[in-house]
Amino acid sequence: MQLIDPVDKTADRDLSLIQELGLKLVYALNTHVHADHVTGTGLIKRKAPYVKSIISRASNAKADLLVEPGDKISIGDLYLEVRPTPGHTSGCVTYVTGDGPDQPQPRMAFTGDALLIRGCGRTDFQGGNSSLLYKSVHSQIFTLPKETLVYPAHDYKGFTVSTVEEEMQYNPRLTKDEETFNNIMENLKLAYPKMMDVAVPANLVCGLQDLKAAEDFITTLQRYPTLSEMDLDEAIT
Ligand SMILES: N[C@@H](CCC(=O)N[C@@H](CSS)C(=O)NCC(=O)O)C(=O)O
Ligand SMILES: [Fe+2]
Repeated sequence: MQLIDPVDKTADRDLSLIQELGLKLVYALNTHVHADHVTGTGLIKRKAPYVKSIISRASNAKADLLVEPGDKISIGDLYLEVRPTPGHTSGCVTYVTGDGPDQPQPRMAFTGDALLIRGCGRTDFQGGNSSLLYKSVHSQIFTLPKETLVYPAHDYKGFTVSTVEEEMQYNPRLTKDEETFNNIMENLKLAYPKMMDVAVPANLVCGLQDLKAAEDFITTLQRYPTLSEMDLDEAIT
């Protein structure tokens, strides 16, 4: 089995449940470099070293496996397809369960923060770009079968699942034309996530998986106190 976007605070809970169910965790996948929490991937790998971490190559983060658009991540007879959905961050991907008679139906799309339920990820940091996000969602998610279940990384109202059809019909941002969407995104005026300066450096090494790399990032962070407003790649070169 695999975990998508595990969180550090629930790593023990998740591992206990997996053990209770008699399952074997194979992959811990991240949809992107999260800004609001530290991924559970590093803690999971310390307790279960056989688990492989996965993130997109485009994220510029470290992991055991760096996936690219179109890759298929196999788990037994099943697979997850990697769809590029940049715009919230430059390396965001959506993992979609495979097509075909042996694959679970309806398909499931794990959209990270690209597509949220009746919302979408912000586009004001980490390589965010609202035009790109609009195109990503329309070309990579809204083209999936309409009954596809949408599982986002967050919901701030307690919902857990939607469908492609529901979001195509009711999403208050993504049903608009691109110009209106860009305008909405430019005027969100959201506060920076509280954990951002801790979470981004930790998540660039998949949750402190590589302690030396984590220390390097923290040193970089101290040298650049306004790192959250800068392009991280620029800061560390
Ligand atoms: N208040 C929260 C962070 C809220 C936030 O910025 N959420 C992100 C997803 S996590 S990177 C987002 O894209 N929100 C979109 C929206 O419309 O709310 C905290 O401090 O952690
Ligand atoms: Fe995010």
